[in-house]
Amino acid sequence: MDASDDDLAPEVRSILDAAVERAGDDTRIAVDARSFPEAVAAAEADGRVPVVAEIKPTSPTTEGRRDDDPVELAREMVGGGAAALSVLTEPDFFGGSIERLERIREAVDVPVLRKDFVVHESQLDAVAADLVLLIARFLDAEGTDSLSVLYDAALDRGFQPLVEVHTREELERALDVGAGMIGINNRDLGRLEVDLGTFERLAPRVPDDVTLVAESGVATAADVRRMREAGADALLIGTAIMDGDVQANTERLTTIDAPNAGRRADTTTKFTTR
Ligand SMILES: O=C(O)c1ccccc1NCC(=O)[C@H](O)[C@H](O)COP(=O)(O)O
Repeated sequence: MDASDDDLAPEVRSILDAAVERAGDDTRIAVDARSFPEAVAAAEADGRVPVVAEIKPTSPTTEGRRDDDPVELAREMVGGGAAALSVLTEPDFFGGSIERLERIREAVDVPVLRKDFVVHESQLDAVAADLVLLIARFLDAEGTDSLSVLYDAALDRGFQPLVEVHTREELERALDVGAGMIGINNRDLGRLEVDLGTFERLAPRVPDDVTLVAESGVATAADVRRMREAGADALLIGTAIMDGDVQANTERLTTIDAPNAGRRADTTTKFTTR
């Protein structure tokens, strides 16, 4: 990606332009993070599919907007068996906020991922979270910090960085910075098309000691089995959980008989600087 990347859907171009301009915080944050690998292992031991349930009020590909109390939604997701939560903090296109994440993290005891388009180091300081998403496609570009700088900056603050990739080249960059947690996004952020085959193609290239998350487009029992069969340690699910009864949806997706049949993450992975 660079400033002239015309391969992006117009919505994503706007999201990114807004992200580049968004102010961070002047005060460096220090996080005492809840371990995501341990939460994944605990779900497995309990016979649940490890699901990161996403509080996603709206998005460029969602019709309408859900304005229920986000803390109540978070509690319902945990009640339904979610191993962790993902909370959008992007305000303009996803209806998220920093304040929501703070309230949710206070209300639950599972790890919480900050889901946003973080492109500058100071933006990490906006709010504490257990995990922070770093989207490889949007980094190492004009107007953004490098993945390497942001990865180390996140670790230094105590975050567990989840590096999101969609292509082989992005995966190589994630591995080059030593990422201990990688999310393979089935949604192409250029065109906003979803293809579960993306995860299947890239997962075999991920070392076993990386905690591997399948992101986007997972809605049915068949999808859950397919991603687990391909080696997903955890699944990040937004739309299929937000559409209807959140607790029932989470329970349905966490109680499918779908053991990780591919690779196994070393759930003791520690996050160290390179
Ligand atoms: O979901 C969108 O419409 C979207 C549009 C533009 C950039 C990113 C977008 N989504 C980010 C995500 O990664 C998803 O929210 C997440 O993986 C959950 O996906 P899903 O289960 O398909 O809602």
